[in-house]
Amino acid sequence: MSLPTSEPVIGRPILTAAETRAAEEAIFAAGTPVIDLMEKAGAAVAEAAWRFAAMPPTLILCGPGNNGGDGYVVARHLAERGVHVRVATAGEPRTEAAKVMRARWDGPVEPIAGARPAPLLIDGLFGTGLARALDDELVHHVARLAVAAKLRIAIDLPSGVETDSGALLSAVPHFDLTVALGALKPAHLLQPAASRCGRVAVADIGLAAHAKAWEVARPHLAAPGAADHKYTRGLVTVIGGAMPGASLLAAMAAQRAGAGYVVLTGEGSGGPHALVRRDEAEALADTRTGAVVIGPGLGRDAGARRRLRAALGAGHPLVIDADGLALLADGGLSHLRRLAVPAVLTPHEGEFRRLFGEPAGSKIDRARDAAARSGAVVVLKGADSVVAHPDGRVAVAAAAPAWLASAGTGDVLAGIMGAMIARGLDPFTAAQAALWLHGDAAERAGAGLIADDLPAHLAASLAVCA
Ligand SMILES: NC(=O)C1=CN([C@@H]2O[C@H](COP(=O)(O)OP(=O)(O)OC[C@H]3O[C@@H](n4cnc5c(N)ncnc54)[C@H](OP(=O)(O)O)[C@@H]3O)[C@@H](O)[C@H]2O)[C@H](O)CC1
Ligand SMILES: [K+]
Repeated sequence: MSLPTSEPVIGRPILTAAETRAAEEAIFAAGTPVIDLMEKAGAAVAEAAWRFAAMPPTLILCGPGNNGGDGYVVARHLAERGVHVRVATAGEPRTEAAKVMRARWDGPVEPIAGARPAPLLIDGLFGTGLARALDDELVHHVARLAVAAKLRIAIDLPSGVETDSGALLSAVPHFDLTVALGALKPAHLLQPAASRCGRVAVADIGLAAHAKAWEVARPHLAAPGAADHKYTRGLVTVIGGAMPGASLLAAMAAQRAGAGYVVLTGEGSGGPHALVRRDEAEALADTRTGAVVIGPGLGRDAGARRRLRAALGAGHPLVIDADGLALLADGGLSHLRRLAVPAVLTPHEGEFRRLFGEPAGSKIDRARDAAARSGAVVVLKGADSVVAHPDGRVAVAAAAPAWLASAGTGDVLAGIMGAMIARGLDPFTAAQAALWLHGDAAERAGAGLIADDLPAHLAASLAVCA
């Protein structure tokens, strides 16, 4: 029994530096020369800049690689449109394609050290080929020119961010727009790099992407139809425990996220009259249950352990959060894996480390590793939440409002996730839909939000998903 749902919405693909190079190679192997691709890339950036900024006098920084090559193409296109353009370099072009583009630019070129600022700064120093931190002098000049500019645009990536991890290898100014070439890269979504990108536009230059990671997209969630009843909309059971407020928040979020029947177990009172209070054993025995949410406010005492064991043994799909994760860290992961029930684990960084240690690699790699090890969908939360499926698929959510960093918002997320699973979405799709709704509700709640505000905004968020 579940709501009719359409196909999961797949977001924009995310390619690592190596995957981007492989996609480029495929284009070259099919007969397109590098310079043609670079012409396309540069023209796309020039077009985006033209639309974004009312094209004041512009300074374009060109590095030695193909990112610099793109910069020379942008310079030519903008100059042809009558923009006053100067180019400042950090090193002569080294790649063949960049040398060709340098030769096609007949305007002024100056060393970056002596360059005067301009109202628009375009960064074509380094992209996916950045191999190490920029040297101090270069960092100084980029910062000097960025501070003095009114608008800053990065070609492919802000120089200094590591493509695959989103780390800053050296200080990176805040850009207003980043034009990602061919596809998003992890650094466009992972922090801290994502916070330096500003708005991110993807320029289609014909890359055929075989992605294993995607951006979380707005889900399609059909509204209930005439044939639906409360159980087809989904029955969610939230297990209460030591701190009833947290489980109540999760339960109210599940209700407002569209579940037709929400049960809350444990002690405590209050909440909407439509919330059904039931004994835990009776609730877990209900075969109509679509999802069990356990962890928010559960506590970590003997009673909490017993409740977690009962929930794991009930055979319903699970969302395990907060204290549920803390208890699972104590030898419970292998038990969960053996059970083979659909499960979503929603750790923040601290909970993640207790559960999975410190796997190497980017946030995407770590979440992927954890999902493979646990056999569960893992949502590694933060300003850049990553959802990983045990089969290796990953989705990354665009930065949600920083106001979400407050007590109880995770409980709300877990409740929404329960509702998404109970309405019939598979756990990987459900986790993405919940992240999207949570972020959208937070946008609507605005500055100073508290977790209690979020459920009330879900109606408007759901309305744009129907
Ligand atoms: N996605 C696409 O299909 C297209 C992308 N294009 C653009 O190409 C760049 C990637 O170009 P690539 O030449 O591989 O790399 P970069 O331009 O980013 O930089 C490489 C050069 O920079 C030197 N380097 C690296 N780090 C530093 C540093 N910290 N300080 C100084 N120099 C550095 C590196 O030299 P090495 O010393 O490391 O050997 C290279 O010389 C991509 O981002 C897009 O903008 C294409 O235009 C076409 C389509
Ligand atoms: K750049």
